[in-house]
Amino acid sequence: MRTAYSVETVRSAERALMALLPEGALMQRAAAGLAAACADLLGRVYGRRVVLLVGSGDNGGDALYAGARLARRGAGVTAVLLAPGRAHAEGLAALLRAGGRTVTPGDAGPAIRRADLVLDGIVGIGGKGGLREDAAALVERVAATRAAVVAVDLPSGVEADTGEVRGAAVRADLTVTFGAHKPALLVDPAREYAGSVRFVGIGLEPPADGAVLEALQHGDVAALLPVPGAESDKYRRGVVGVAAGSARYPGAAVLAVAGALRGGAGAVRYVGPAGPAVLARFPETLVSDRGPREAGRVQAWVVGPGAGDDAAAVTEVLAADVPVLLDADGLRLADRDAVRARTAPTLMTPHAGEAAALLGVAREEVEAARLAHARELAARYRATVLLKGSTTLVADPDGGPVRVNPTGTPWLATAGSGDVLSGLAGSLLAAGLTARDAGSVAAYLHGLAGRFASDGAPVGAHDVADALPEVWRDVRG
Ligand SMILES: NC(=O)C1=CN([C@@H]2O[C@H](COP(=O)(O)OP(=O)(O)OC[C@H]3O[C@@H](n4cnc5c(N)ncnc54)[C@H](OP(=O)(O)O)[C@@H]3O)[C@@H](O)[C@H]2O)[C@@H](O)CC1
Ligand SMILES: Nc1ncnc2c1ncn2[C@@H]1O[C@H](COP(=O)(O)OP(=O)(O)O)[C@@H](O)[C@H]1O
Ligand SMILES: [K+]
Repeated sequence: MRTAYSVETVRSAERALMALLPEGALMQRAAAGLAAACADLLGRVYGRRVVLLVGSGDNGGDALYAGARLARRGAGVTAVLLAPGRAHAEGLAALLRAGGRTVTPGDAGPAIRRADLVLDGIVGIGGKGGLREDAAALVERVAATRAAVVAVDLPSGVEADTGEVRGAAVRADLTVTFGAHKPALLVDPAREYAGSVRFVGIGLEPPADGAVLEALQHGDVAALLPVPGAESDKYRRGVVGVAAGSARYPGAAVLAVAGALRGGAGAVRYVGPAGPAVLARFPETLVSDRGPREAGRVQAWVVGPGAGDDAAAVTEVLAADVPVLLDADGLRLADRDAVRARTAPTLMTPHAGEAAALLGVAREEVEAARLAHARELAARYRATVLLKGSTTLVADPDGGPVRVNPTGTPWLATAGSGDVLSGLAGSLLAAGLTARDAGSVAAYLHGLAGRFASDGAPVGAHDVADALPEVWRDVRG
């Protein structure tokens, strides 16, 4: 499991460690890792032109010490000092001893234009609010160069704890982060600004239960997958009910069933008007022409994909004492008090537009602050919320670490792929996973299926479903 920590938690772990080490030791560890990452990126250090953007805090100190290391290996290093009188004094002295030079932001243009590598040490976890004007102007200049950009700890201008980006921010090719991941490195929009992320361990030990974010990895998912044992039969593996599709959108039913058949439940029961279309594609489906209440027992329901205005189906499903996944039209049709009153788990799977409608805010606001809105929606509905998008999040209503999915690909942004996800997650619910595990395991498998199916080319949602068995085999190793 990869975990990310708040600035507050990182700071207190830093204080605890610093008390045990000689002054400056942590910064040296950070700078050594940073310089090594820069050297790897450059390939050859000797003769390269490196520009350091240096703010007045320790983030600038890291950049200065790393710059000194690169200068000692023959790079031409220029430090742009945003606050010349307040730059990290020992770091600056080290750079100058190594042969580096300094310029003011006003004189930095030529050096930035010619640079092979720019190191962003403007601010790290100490950044407050949007970047100040002088820093923002420098960031704009860097955006116009072809130099590789390495962010120190975090891209300057992103909000470390939330992943929000409210103004100018550095767009890095690589972010070298120290001691602990911060939420901004895992949640969009900030994650995109970070580029690839390299972790440098400096001995920090944040408390195991103090994470604000978790990202599952292969081993975690493998351990959660419902694999049948010798004693299993189809009912013990779980039956998932799918109430989806309409005369207008029969395909949504087919795709939700396609996902459900690959999620580990022993059987899929379909209710709704698209029975013939579902059976034509998946003859193994148990199709009922009654409503959910009379369709027979299931261990979890999926309701909503392509369902149009079938409010009765949503009401009946919400009254069932089994886990329920609400998607698409089901989200719109669900009565909030009915969801809040449920005792069995509820998993809601909105995209940003649907979450915005439920919260009464603009879609852009949800996209700009994904973490806050996923948590807010979970609290308002007392339900687990899976907020879809480039970095899918799964938030539980009682707080705790939010799961962030690391496997997504923009190729998944194709009509119907959300229907596959809902069937898949519903099937995992029926197999007995908690809402948070079912949502995050489904997002993980679905993201990988998008990658496997696409391999760099456009895919349809059915291709994503078809790739799921291969993804299971890959994850189970
Ligand atoms: N955690 C660890 O274990 C380790 C942490 N390490 C490193 O320390 C970093 C944290 O250093 P930090 O605490 O000195 O804060 P930092 O990020 O440099 O920012 C503060 C400076 O930025 C300025 N400033 C603030 N807001 C601004 C804005 N909007 N726009 C412009 N400027 C703004 C603010 O200015 P002031 O308000 O004082 O005028 C102040 O000077 C951390 O990210 C990592 O790189 C490693 O060395 C070793 C181990
Ligand atoms: N930019 C993106 N990067 C990664 N995944 C994405 C991106 N955009 C959408 N997705 C994923 O694609 C799926 C789309 O689902 P949804 O919006 O419900 O579409 P539909 O209703 O057509 O099925 C979701 O799993 C979502 O997380
Ligand atoms: K930075």
